[in-house]
Amino acid sequence: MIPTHVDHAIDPVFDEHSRVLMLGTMPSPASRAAGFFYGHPQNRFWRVLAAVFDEPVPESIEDKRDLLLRRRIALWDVLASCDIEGASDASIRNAHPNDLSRVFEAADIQAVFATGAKAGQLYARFCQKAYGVPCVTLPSTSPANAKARLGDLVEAYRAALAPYAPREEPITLSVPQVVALEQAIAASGTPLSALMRRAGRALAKCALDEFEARREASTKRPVRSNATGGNNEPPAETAPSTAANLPEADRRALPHVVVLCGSGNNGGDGWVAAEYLAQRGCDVCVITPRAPEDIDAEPAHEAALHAAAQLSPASILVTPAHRELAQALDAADIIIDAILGTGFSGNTVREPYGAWIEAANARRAKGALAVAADVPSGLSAQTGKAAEPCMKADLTVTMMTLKPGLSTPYAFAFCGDVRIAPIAYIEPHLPHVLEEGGASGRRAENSQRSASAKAHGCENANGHAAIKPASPDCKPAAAQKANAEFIRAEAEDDDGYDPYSDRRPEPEPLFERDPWA
Ligand SMILES: NC(=O)C1=CN([C@@H]2O[C@H](COP(=O)(O)OP(=O)(O)OC[C@H]3O[C@@H](n4cnc5c(N)ncnc54)[C@H](OP(=O)(O)O)[C@@H]3O)[C@@H](O)[C@H]2O)[C@@H](O)CC1
Ligand SMILES: [K+]
Repeated sequence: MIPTHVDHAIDPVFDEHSRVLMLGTMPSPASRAAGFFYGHPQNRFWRVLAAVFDEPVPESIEDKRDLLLRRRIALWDVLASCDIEGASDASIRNAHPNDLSRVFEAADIQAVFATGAKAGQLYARFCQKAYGVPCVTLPSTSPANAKARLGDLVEAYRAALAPYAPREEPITLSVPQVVALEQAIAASGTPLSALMRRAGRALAKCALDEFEARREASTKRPVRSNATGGNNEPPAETAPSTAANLPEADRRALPHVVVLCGSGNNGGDGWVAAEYLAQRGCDVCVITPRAPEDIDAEPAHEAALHAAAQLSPASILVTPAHRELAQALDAADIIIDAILGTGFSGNTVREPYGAWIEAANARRAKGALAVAADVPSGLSAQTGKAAEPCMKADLTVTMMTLKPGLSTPYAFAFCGDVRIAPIAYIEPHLPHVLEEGGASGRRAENSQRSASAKAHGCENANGHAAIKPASPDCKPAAAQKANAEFIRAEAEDDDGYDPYSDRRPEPEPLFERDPWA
């Protein structure tokens, strides 16, 4: 092959919060064509980073930039220009380095990692003396490095990056602040439709992971996390499969999922989740009050149309009759509740959603895993007040930040565990959003909340505090006044139940109504 002279033409990714710099040699022809780093579909770089941080594989360049900035990773290459044959690092001649001082002067870079041996050698030759930070060479994620298995790459990258991962306390924003945050993110160039895709994909991934973790715990043996992920390899998201083309044994291993979608944007999260789960080979049924083309809310309308084009028409039930709904739910291993989110208000949930929630709660009581999108339907994300009826979830995947209603006393009976899906790099927007919104979104408040959760061992694998039952000292003073319902609840609750244990708070009717509301 004849060498080509190549000038680096992709902008580095970094900002003042970056803590780690990752460097390759020079973008390959596929990356140059894609206009971003590690653009060859067989290159495992993005799959490895997603697995390291336990999040869905980023789809777009914008998703990739967001992941890097959010995780404090600066990304560039050692070389500004060189002569190279295709993507062969061994053929590099006439090499000239990039001016990395752009990154070192803007950010407090604490570690440099080369994504392959050649990049490490070039850094040592051209850069190490100038910048004074030594470089650790990681195995290449290129398909040319075929001997490195995906699982081994993930381990190596995890060990390298984990010490530098940001460990910030989860933050609570009021619902108006969350809306302001979404708008600020949109104004800075990430459309709401992109946020919704990330939200739905994170929701689906959390639901599948939780299902597999519970199944594994119950069978005490490892279960394949998806149809293509055997040999302890993390799931290969870039190789979607459908249930139809899987061997019988794999089809049996995949959960049947019912996704309940409302007609607002919470429903949009559900449509994206349904599409993701179907791509992963799950049997998916979407319950919706309207056909995708009749959904008015944006970006939910766009998300529903996109998902419906990937799903079989038979898997979409529009305002099903009660019996049809019950039949669909009877088959569900996982129920995704994407009926109502932060837009919900009121003391009662109107039909058909009320009937859907009751049917879903009944199915959950028989063993299905219920996962709520953003907030359980019927629970006020702002006040934590539960309407009649209210969805009871085993896990709530809430987008970007906590909302006040998720941490109120008794909300846990509806939310289950709460996990934050970090779907956007929110730090640059927080000062503005917090300034606008008064005291309800202070990080200090959250430090206390999170410290309490951590003290009880509730921190999840992402370093986020999984919110468990509030401690008794969280009772608002007003609630101390005598109240028959409250006294009965306290008396009946005095049965040795430890709210920080894994035991479910039985009998649940105690928590049907929030006595503080
Ligand atoms: N914005 C974005 O880009 C992003 C948003 N995201 C997601 O969007 C969610 C917020 O979406 P949203 O604002 O559309 O509100 P949402 O929770 O779907 O509720 C509206 C629906 O509720 C209904 N409804 C209300 N009260 C009711 C009652 N009592 N009983 C029955 N129904 C009632 C109301 O019905 P209507 O009044 O129109 O008849 C309407 O249909 C948020 O939680 C997050 O999940 C993320 O993906 C990130 C990107
Ligand atoms: K919901």
